[in-house]
Amino acid sequence: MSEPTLYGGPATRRVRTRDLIAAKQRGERWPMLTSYDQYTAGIFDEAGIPVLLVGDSAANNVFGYETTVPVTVDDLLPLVRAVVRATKRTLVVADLPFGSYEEGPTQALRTAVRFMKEGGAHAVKLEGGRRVAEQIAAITGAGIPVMAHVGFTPQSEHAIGGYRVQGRGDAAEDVVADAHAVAEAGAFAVVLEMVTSEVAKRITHDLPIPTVGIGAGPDTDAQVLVWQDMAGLRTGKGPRFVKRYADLAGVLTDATKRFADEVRGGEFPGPEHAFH
Ligand SMILES: Nc1nc(=O)c2c([nH]1)NC[C@@H]1CN(c3ccc(C(=O)N[C@@H](CCC(=O)O)C(=O)O)cc3)CN21
Ligand SMILES: CC(C)C(=O)C(=O)O
Ligand SMILES: [Mg+2]
Repeated sequence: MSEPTLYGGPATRRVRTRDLIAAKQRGERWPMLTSYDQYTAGIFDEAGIPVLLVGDSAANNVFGYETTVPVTVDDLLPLVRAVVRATKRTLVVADLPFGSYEEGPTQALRTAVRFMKEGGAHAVKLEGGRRVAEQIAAITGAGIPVMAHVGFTPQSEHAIGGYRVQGRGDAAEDVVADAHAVAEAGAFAVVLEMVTSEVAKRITHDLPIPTVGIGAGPDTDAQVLVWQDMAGLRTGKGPRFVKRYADLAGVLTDATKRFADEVRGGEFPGPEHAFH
């Protein structure tokens, strides 16, 4: 039997981190999305998304905060549980929120263990390169797969000074060094956020582990988007790296207006919606 692809095949078992490494070796690209709830997780699982991220971007896209800074482990754990329960074959990655791993390897491992034990996650993700190599080593050393995240790291937005492309000019070597450091520390994949296409291509070529791009050009092994950006549920001007594949905000607005009109006009509920 030929090697199964990551998506399009029958839902026989969950995707594992080794499947993602194997996909890179055969040059197979894969899509990743965020998910924070049961219904979207089920749809993405059925549609063949091999990896879902319960992102700390829930801060912006579920809880309505301006940045990812305020969201907590206790906020995210129930979302992770919902996404795991709703999926059959997707590998579910839990994002470690700001403040839950920076103190050092002990704190990082304690938080990762909570997401595995209480959340049922299959892997965790954290932001940073060389500065969190010890944390990555401690977590992977305990048998928990880690996805790393370098380039623009939203949790450090205040230090970085806004949403800025990373790795231009001399800064390229910093991003490259971070990517190498997380791979050496044991990460099974690395998100490259808002780095130049040239730097992303070089890192993807250099590293044995898959790279997951967001605003990192066409040459990474995988691509991730926040699902509300991908499906057009979020309105307003988004980051330039977003492509909208639907107008969910428009669909939901129309449905809501029709419901409201029918209630006001006495058309809903009809006889078929009532009990006698
Ligand atoms: N809905 C959503 N999508 C995301 O991609 C996302 C979140 N939320 N929350 C957490 C972080 C924050 N991210 C962001 C947010 C904004 C820009 C942005 O506004 N970028 C502009 C300006 C760039 C500039 O000023 O140089 C762009 O044009 O890309 C980028 C990444 C990525 N993540
Ligand atoms: C966009 C991805 C990579 C992320 O970290 C998040 O959604 O929290
Ligand atoms: Mg995140």
